[in-house]
Amino acid sequence: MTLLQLDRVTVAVSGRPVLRQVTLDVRAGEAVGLVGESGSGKSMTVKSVVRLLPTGATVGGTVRFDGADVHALDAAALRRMRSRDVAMVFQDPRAVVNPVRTVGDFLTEVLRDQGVSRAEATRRAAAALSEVGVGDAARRLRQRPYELSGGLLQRVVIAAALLTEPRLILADEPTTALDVTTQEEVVAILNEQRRLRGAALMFITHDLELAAAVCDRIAVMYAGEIVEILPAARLHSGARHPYTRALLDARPGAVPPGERLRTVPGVPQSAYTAPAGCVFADRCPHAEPRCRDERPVFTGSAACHLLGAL
Ligand SMILES: Nc1ncnc2c1ncn2[C@@H]1O[C@H](COP(=O)(O)OP(=O)(O)OP(=O)(O)O)[C@@H](O)[C@H]1O
Repeated sequence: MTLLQLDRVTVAVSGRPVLRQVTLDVRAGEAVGLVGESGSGKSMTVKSVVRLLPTGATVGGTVRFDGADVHALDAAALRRMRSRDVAMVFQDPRAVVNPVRTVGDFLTEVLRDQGVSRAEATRRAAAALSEVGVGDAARRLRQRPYELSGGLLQRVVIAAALLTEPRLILADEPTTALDVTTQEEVVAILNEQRRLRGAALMFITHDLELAAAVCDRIAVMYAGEIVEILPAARLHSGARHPYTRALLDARPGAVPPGERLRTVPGVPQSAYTAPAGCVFADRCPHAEPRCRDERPVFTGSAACHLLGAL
């Protein structure tokens, strides 16, 4: 069953395009990774799902969640969707958790808003902390954010995200602010717990290997467009778009030890500066004249004029 459906979603901020015709489906319980260089539109895509776009943004196309047109929801329905059906986990937990209130207040707030009693909300909050691997829950609930490490606090945010039993979790680089070993643990817990609950996941990351480990499918974004969508298991063998291949070549793991790391040649474009034809044409080693002039249609799994020829 399709849970989320983005159909030719276009976003412009102050008249400048930032997303161009983004089409993507997420099935119930499915994990979809969004990868691509900085500024490619990953966060904007996720924000368009919950209408958290910057002031002055204009939106085209449709976003449907469980069949309902998100951009046509009234304020009450939008609030319900954001507080129950969709949960968000962002990069920096300290930007999300109120620094002067206790962890317990933070965790029980949404449940209390839904009419759950204080005792029951506290019991569920403690259980959620245990599920994400936070021991001594009773003490943690009384603590304030500054008393917890970044990794522990991000687990608290994940516990909060799971508490309302959402059907979709939007995770925007949830571990970038953490050290490497903590990153792996936190992503593993997020993924394990959301799978247990059957929640779908949109997972933004710069780390292709991590995306492949966590997700069922991967959508590759460049300059405000999705240029390729492929099953995570086929990320290496099945990548067909020159940009996906360039990203794979630029992974630290793709370079033998001692050799210089590779980058994707050229300068990243934004949707605003990209050529009229293929957004990647200026950096593509295979580009032909028509690539600069004619926009490739997304066919099968990728948008590229040269797929058959490469
Ligand atoms: N508040 C904003 N107002 C105007 N433009 C914005 C705003 N936020 C982002 N943009 C622009 O939208 C485009 C897409 O940004 P977005 O944050 O979605 O990229 P991203 O792929 O998530 O990047 P990163 O990996 O750095 O988070 C960029 O060109 C960016 O400059």
